[in-house]
Amino acid sequence: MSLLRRFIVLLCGTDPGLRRMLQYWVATAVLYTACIVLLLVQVERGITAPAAAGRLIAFNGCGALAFCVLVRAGARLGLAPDQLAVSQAIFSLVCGMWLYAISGPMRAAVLLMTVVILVFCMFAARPRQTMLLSIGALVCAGGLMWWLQDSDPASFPPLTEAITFSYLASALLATAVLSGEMHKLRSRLKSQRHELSEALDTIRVLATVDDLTSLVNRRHMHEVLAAEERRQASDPASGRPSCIALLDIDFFKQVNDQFGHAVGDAVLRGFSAEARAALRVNDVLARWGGEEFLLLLPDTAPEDARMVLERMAERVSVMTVPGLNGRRISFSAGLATRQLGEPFSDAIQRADKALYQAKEAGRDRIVLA
Ligand SMILES: Nc1nc2c(ncn2[C@@H]2O[C@H](COP(=O)(O)OP(=O)(O)OP(=O)(O)O)[C@@H](O)[C@H]2O)c(=O)[nH]1
Repeated sequence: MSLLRRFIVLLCGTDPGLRRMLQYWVATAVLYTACIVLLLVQVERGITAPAAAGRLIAFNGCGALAFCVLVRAGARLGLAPDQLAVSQAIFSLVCGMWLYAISGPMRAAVLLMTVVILVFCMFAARPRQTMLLSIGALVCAGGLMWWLQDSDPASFPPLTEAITFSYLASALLATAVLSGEMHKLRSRLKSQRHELSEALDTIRVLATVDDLTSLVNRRHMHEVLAAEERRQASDPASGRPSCIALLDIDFFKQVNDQFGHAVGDAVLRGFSAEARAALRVNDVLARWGGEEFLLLLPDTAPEDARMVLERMAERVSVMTVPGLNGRRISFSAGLATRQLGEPFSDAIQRADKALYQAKEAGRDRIVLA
């Protein structure tokens, strides 16, 4: 990891939620900085008293730093993101009101910031919280304007304050309603994303797993074999020959004809479960078609592969399938070794021939190609 990346991880962590909160904090800090610059212009032009501006800048700076620490350590302190967003919004609203009181003739423009603060809440707080914040901001602004026009009517004419308040009320209520709509839109998007990812999981399973037996299907087995070829080609020195076996259940047509298709399906399921239970971790068994199965045994010598198949045959021969009236199930197998660098399709062809020989020789046996 590069030094810069390590520094960013130290600063912002790795959790995407935390990073998003910190991005909001940076956006807020940029807004605070813009307001401070404008306030300094007001001081320079004699609109705002330097002492009053200094106190607000100090309060704002300390608060912004404190929130940066709180956002970074929020998870450890057990603070929920929406709690942090609401606290930050309250702090910003207090700063906004304060700025209003000391901005003289520029004060109406300052109220734009109140709307911006509530727009921020759309992304981090719940609609109910945004609505309560809007109402709280209105009550505080109303109280402040009342107090200002009452204590200094020359600087804060009552009519001007009343009309300014009305504009603010309309803007804040509209913002709160929009916030609710935005929240609904976001919730809908979130649930659609969830549904999409579930659908994608289902498609992935359907594309790789056989419906009846839950084994790897033929399509996916081709991918497994190609991946195995690539793996061995990339490291030929450490590679050992693999084995491929084609398995076919004996007299399966009779099972269907005598006991019905449903029992035949149950035999296929039972066979698959028993066969899989006899495999090792890296072996892959696929349903190759009908009652035929393909087994890949990576890095395996033929004698070890034969042992796996014999273990499988033992398990299958003693399995019980409801409706089969105790009939014993067996399979024939053709086993082939895949030499390093050889395409699997060639080994499968040899295994197929060996399977044919096994059937010809009386079934219920393993023939090595
Ligand atoms: N129940 C059921 N039967 C299937 C399925 N797929 C294929 N079959 C049946 O499997 C039978 C395969 O029969 P055959 O190819 O003649 O083979 P067999 O009777 O096993 O004879 P041998 O292979 O020579 O021992 C056919 O009757 C197919 O209809 C399936 O998904 N479910």
